Amino acid sequence: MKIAVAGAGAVGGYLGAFLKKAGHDVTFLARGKHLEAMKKSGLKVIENGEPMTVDGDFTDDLTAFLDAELILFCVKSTDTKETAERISELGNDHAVILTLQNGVDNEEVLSDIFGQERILSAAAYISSHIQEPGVIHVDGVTKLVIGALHESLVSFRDNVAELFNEANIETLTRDSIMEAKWKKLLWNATFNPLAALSTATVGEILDNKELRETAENICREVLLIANKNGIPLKEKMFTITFKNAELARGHKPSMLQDRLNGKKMEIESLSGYFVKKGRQLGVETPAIQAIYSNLLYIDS
Ligand SMILES: NC(=O)C1=CN([C@@H]2O[C@H](COP(=O)(O)OP(=O)(O)OC[C@H]3O[C@@H](n4cnc5c(N)ncnc54)[C@H](OP(=O)(O)O)[C@@H]3O)[C@@H](O)[C@H]2O)C=CC1
Ligand SMILES: CC(C)(CO)C(=O)C(=O)O
Repeated sequence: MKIAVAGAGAVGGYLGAFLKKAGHDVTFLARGKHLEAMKKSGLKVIENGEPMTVDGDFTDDLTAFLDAELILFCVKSTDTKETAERISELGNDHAVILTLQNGVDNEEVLSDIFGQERILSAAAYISSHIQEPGVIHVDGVTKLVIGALHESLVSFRDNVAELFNEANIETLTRDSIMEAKWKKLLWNATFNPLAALSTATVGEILDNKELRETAENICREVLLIANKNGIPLKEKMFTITFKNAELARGHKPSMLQDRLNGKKMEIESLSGYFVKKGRQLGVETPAIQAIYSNLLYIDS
């Protein structure tokens, strides 16, 4: 399949490399030093200590996306609208867009720009980061859960899942993809903003009485909002979220990594979204609101 990766960073570069290795025609969109390094020496992925390097079309020119059949949409949510609008202006009306981003708001933006019937979405259980320009470091076990926003895309969804499985990326499909995305978001909304603000790792949050209490309060607020918003997340998701956190004690959530690297943080998708939803739905969000306002201040 002809695949283009919009944002060949930690997630897009990693997945694109495996698809390229499996024999697909992959174009990688990147910029700056990361792009320069890939153009010079290829894209290196080190997964659990195992290195591999792939060649490919590395570019900052979006016209390379003109004949893509599948676009892996992997920019940070702060870049979603601008990147999507630029892709849309190309006039490639047949490509399907698969968002692998955290949060549940990117789907709304992408649907507005491309139409729901062209959007697949995935909950991406991946722990990766750009170790240095041209090099992506991946830890642990990767899993994707993919779904279609529109039923006309279900058979394409299945093809895409097969394509990832054949490329050794474990991939499941779900009919209720937004429920799967909310389940992952529950974890991200609980730990990413709090870690970014406090600079604590997941384990440090769990071990600190006050931070843990704040994380629990955030998790409860997100659960309430999900249910009021028609996403039936059961009470046991609270326990599961903290159990999963125990398995990721050493992890610095991506939002903390962004702060430490001086990059834009996904504050709106992982925090502000709930403040706004809470207001719409009549759910109080004091814990989220406090973290959100602090992050906005830091960001400014
Ligand atoms: N990293 C992880 O472990 C996980 C991340 N996610 C989610 O996946 C999404 C992507 O995250 P991640 O891969 O970590 O982010 P990265 O910053 O590593 O990757 C995004 C890449 O896209 C590039 N980019 C953005 N816009 C453009 C453009 N217009 N032209 C060229 N290049 C562009 C960025 O360049 P630049 O750096 O210059 O902006 C960057 O290299 C986020 O929503 C994140 O929350 C989900 C699961 C796990
Ligand atoms: C926890 C993790 C790595 C899960 O994929 C993540 O989504 C993040 O750090 O933002």
